[in-house]
Amino acid sequence: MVISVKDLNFSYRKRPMLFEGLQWSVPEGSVVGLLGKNGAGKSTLLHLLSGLLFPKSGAIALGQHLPKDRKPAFLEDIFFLADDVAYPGNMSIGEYERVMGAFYPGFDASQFDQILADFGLEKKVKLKELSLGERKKVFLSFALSTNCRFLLFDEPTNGLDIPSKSVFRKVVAGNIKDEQTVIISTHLVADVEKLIDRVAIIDAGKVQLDADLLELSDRLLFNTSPNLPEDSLHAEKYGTGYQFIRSRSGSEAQTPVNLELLFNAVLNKSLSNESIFQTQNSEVL
Ligand SMILES: Nc1ncnc2c1ncn2[C@@H]1O[C@H](COP(=O)(O)OP(=O)(O)OP(=O)(O)O)[C@@H](O)[C@H]1O
Repeated sequence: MVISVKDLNFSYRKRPMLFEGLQWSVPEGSVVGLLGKNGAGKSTLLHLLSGLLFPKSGAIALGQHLPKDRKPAFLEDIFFLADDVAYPGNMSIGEYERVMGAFYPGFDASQFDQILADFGLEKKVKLKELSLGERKKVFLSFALSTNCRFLLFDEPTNGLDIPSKSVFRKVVAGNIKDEQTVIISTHLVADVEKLIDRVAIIDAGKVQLDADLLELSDRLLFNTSPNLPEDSLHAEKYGTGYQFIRSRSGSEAQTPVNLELLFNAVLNKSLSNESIFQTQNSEVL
């Protein structure tokens, strides 16, 4: 596992515990959607992974790096795209590229040009003269062009309009290399649905579900029905009928994971890693 978080405890000063005994591991080369309701701690977890916050106790490792040390070799290997990036407003996009690109050995200037062009942005414009969404596109283009081994994106589609969200999906999918590990936090599941290969859901201080989407499609069936299915693990009213999740038997055709339904099921405590993977085991036995 290229990212491992063990027994993580964290709270902000004079605030109740946010994470208690949080465990998480991420395989190398994954693109993970980190989901959680407002205030669940998605941003905080990304800050901890980047070494911008320190655990009260527990251990975090990204490859051979310990984020809390913030060693130069780690800083070259990670790009954290925060929700609110501090930026030098008087710099043009091109100047920002020259100054900041120097910190990243893998920075690819022609890749940056290409992604900016995909987003329809011109390099001579000053950062302060851009709209919020346009600036987001610049930093996202820059992040992808660093080719860092670890990319952490906090709510990257915040501020993007609908056409830009589809460019975002294409640009991210087209610029991630196999050896890069990407974590994208969001509460807008539709924005990342076709992009991610794993999902992690945090709630109540822990990672409540952490799974590969192919494994989930293998074990669970997502569907709709006019009536409430008796064997559903989770169901919600949907139009005049229901959408539901139930265990999938090996002979049934697989269905795509409905992330929103899965998210609600996990927050409702209808599903967890244990329940999904144990159900399968007991059926096999
Ligand atoms: N600097 C801070 N000092 C004290 N409490 C904080 C600080 N930053 C965040 N919190 C609290 O920690 C909790 C988790 O916040 P965080 O921003 O990590 O959640 P989130 O899952 O990213 O939420 P959102 O989806 O709204 O962005 C919240 O209750 C928040 O109020």
